[in-house]
This record gives sequence, structure tokens and C-alpha cells, in this order.
Amino acid sequence: MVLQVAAGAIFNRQGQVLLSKRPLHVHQGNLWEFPGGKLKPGEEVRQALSRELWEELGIQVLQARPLLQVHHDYPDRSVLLHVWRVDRFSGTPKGQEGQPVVWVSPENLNAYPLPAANHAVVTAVCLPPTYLITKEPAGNQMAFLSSLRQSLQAGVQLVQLRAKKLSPEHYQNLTWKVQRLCFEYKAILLVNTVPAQAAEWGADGVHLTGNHLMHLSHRPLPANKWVAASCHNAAQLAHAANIGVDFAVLGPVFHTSTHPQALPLGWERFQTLIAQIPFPVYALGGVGPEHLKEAWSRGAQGIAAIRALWGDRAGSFGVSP
Ligand SMILES: Nc1nc2c([nH]c(=O)n2[C@@H]2O[C@H](COP(=O)(O)OP(=O)(O)OP(=O)(O)O)[C@@H](O)[C@H]2O)c(=O)[nH]1
Ligand SMILES: [Mg+2]
Repeated sequence: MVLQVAAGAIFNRQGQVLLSKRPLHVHQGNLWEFPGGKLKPGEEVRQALSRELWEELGIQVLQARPLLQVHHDYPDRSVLLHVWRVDRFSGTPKGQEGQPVVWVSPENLNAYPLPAANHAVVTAVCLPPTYLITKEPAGNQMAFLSSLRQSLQAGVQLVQLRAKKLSPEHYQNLTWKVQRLCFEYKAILLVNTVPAQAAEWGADGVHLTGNHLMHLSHRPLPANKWVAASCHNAAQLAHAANIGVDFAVLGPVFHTSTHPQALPLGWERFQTLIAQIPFPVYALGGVGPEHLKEAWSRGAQGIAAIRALWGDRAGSFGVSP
């Protein structure tokens, strides 16, 4: 039997997340956790989340949405964690059973010992809801950088510099400039190139093509660099899980003019494919910020896009978390 658990990644206005400490004598005792607990028979996840956060912390959830589902087999039990992101609540969280609580910046979460199931949750907490894949940087570099700045200004916090036609020298040169811009806006930059080059060029990590992914037998960069991959089917997702990528994009969800030959998955198939995947997945292909709610409800981290997040298009939607 799989234990159904609702847990909250509760954010305050400073962008910190709340952890509480599990008592010593319980399962995974003395470790820090995202507050929550088991679903009661017949209870919906949202209901259980509200009840648990009231019982454990004395807060009322005002705004929450699905973040990630994690299945994990401990030696003594299997759990399915339904983790929701809580962005608004009333009251001041206080351990109602005397358990210590602490507000932590997402990038510092790994300093706290957490149950093994929580590894992917920390990744999901650190990642934003939108992932910009740049247009092919052809021609005017100034115009390219100025569009990218518009995207960042609109709230994009995760960028893949995708350049299929540039020479390595030009690609490296552009990476430096894009890196500087991303740093200014505290955005993560991934480069779609050979992993060693991504690291050498000062990017935050690499984005692997589906083909490249399938030729790797292990994670190509250490844990302090991001490794993401493009997936189109169950085999690629499974391989991505085996080598330990941090996150993936899956698509196309809809028909798209950039890959006209690819058969669209549709939301049903997308949801089925990612149901047991142990890392966050973005929906890609014909989607934009207007599809975020649908994507979240299907279990996605959010949406990845080229055109819909590029330049002034991004601004017209507003893509902040
Ligand atoms: N709440 C919570 N549970 C987690 C996390 N990670 C994780 O593996 N779990 C596991 O999920 C299960 C959650 O159960 P719980 O102990 O919180 O349940 P509960 O609040 O209903 O407690 P109770 O049994 O005392 O009423 C435990 O087996 C726990 O080890 C997490 O981040 N938060
Ligand atoms: Mg609990």
C-alpha cells in the first residue's frame, strides 16, 4: 500500500520556504520536512493540506497549487508525496506540537537533513514555473540581447541558450554576455552544448538533447551544476531518471511550427508519461504562460517555450512565480 501524503512548500514574502523538524520517535525522525501529513480516507489533497497545516502550524492556507508528486519506497513503507506550493496564508506558522520551524532560502535547503524522498522537492522549490529557450541567435547580437533582457524583466528566471548554428567561438562569446545578463536578473543559465563546455564557459549547467541524453551512461556534471534534458517519450524520461538529471522538458504537447513533423502528445499523455517521474518536468511545444494552470494540474513544474516567453511576448503575460 502506498501512503498518500499532502505536504506544503510554504513561501513567505521574502521567498523563503518553511521547514519543520520531525520528532525523534516518528518515521524519518529528527529530519526536517515540508509540513504536512497523511490523507484521511475520502479526503482531497487540497483539503488534507489545509487541515494538516492548520493542525501542525496554526495557519490557514489562502492560495496554493500543485508543485510536484514524488513516489518513494522507504525500506519500511512507500509514500506518494503530493507537494503543493503555498503562496498565501494567514497566521504565523508555529509548531503546534512544539516542533522547531525555520524559514530557509531555497538555495540553502540542502544544508538541512531531509528525508530521501525530498531531493526532487528541493529541486522543484528552486525552479521557477517558466523556462525560456532562446531563439536561434542569428544576425544582430544587440537585438538578441535586448529581447532577452525584456524576457528577464518580465520575470523569466531560467534560460536555455540554444544555438545550433553558431561556431563554438561565437557560442562561447555569446554565453559570456548572456551569463552577465542572467546574473543581473538572478536567472539560471543553461547552455545547449557539450557538458564540459557549458561548465568551462561559466554557465550554470547544461541542457541535453534527447539524442545526447541516450548516449550518456552517467550524469555528465557534478551536483553543483544543473543538468536538464529534452524528452519526447517514456524511454528518454526513464533514462534521464537513471542518470540523475535535475529536470526535463517533455513535448511537444501541442503541434508546433518549430518541429512540424513531431506528433503532439496532448495533456492526457503528458500527464501519464510524467506520473512516476522522480524529477520536475516542464511542458513544451505550443504552450505559453496561459497554459500554466493546466500544466500544474497535470503534474508539470510549468511551461517551457521559445516564442511565448521571448522579448515583449513575455512581458504581455507577466511570468513571475
Ligand atoms: N509531511 C512530510 N512527510 C514526509 C516528507 N518527506 C517524506 O518522506 N515524508 C514521509 O511521509 C509520511 C508523512 O507522514 P506524517 O508523519 O507527516 O503524517 P501525519 O502528519 O499524518 O502524522 P501522524 O501519523 O502523526 O498523524 C511519513 O512517512 C514521512 O516520513 C515531507 O517533506 N513532509
Ligand atoms: Mg506530519
